[in-house]
Amino acid sequence: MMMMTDFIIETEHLHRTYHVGSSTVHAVQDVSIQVPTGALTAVVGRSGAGKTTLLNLMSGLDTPDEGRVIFDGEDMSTMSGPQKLALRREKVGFVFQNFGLLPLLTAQENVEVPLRMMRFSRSERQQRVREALDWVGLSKRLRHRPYELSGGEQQRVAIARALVARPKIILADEPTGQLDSRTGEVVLETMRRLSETFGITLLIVTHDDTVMRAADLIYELRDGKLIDKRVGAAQT
Ligand SMILES: Nc1ncnc2c1ncn2[C@@H]1O[C@H](COP(=O)(O)OP(=O)(O)OP(=O)(O)O)[C@@H](O)[C@H]1O
Repeated sequence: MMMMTDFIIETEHLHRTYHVGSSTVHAVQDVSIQVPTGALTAVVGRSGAGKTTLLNLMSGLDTPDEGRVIFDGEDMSTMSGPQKLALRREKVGFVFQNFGLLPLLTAQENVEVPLRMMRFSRSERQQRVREALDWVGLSKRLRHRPYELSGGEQQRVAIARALVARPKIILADEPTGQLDSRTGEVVLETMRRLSETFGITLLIVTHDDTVMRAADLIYELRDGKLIDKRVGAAQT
């Protein structure tokens, strides 16, 4: 039987070291964090602090040298590559700083990609894609390609793509990093609203004060180490 948990992801004493030539970088050192289900958790820290490395370890895209990740009650260290891939497809939506849309595909086709990988039927794909673009306020932009959309619109397409398969968690790496502050606020507000509507947990790696102000919980990294855990302004 699977354990019920209040934390969708827990990391236990994670270490990840890179060796490049003769130098060694301790990108993540002894990091233990808990990501509460349904909340917005932010991971902050200067450039090079290890945020992206930690995010990749949590989604199973990268493997720790030591420690383990418990994802939705399952120990990822016991999972094979294909099992981790299946877990990502079913349970994780990704949002990136540079949007990560396929340039030749329309908004509609970009949002459809995860559903194709999960082998949804054509009619179900069409319905879900329209619904997801509607959630982010882009039902009038179905046939636009990324270069025909503003930065904020592109990120909203990316959010629709992350949400379309109804994941349990969205992992976002600097989702507002390329946007001006007002557009960033709109994108963040869209993510928050959808996470509340669908009960999706948000984990956001960021430098952005707006995200930090909206967070329920903030973890701060420095030089690969966890130096602070604090309750965010959303909870005070
Ligand atoms: N594939 C890699 N090979 C070698 N070193 C790496 C690799 N990826 C990251 N590093 C190093 O690990 C450290 C942490 O990098 P990481 O990208 O996790 O930081 P970050 O906090 O996400 O930074 P930023 O905010 O600039 O994206 C850095 O010193 C980086 O140079």
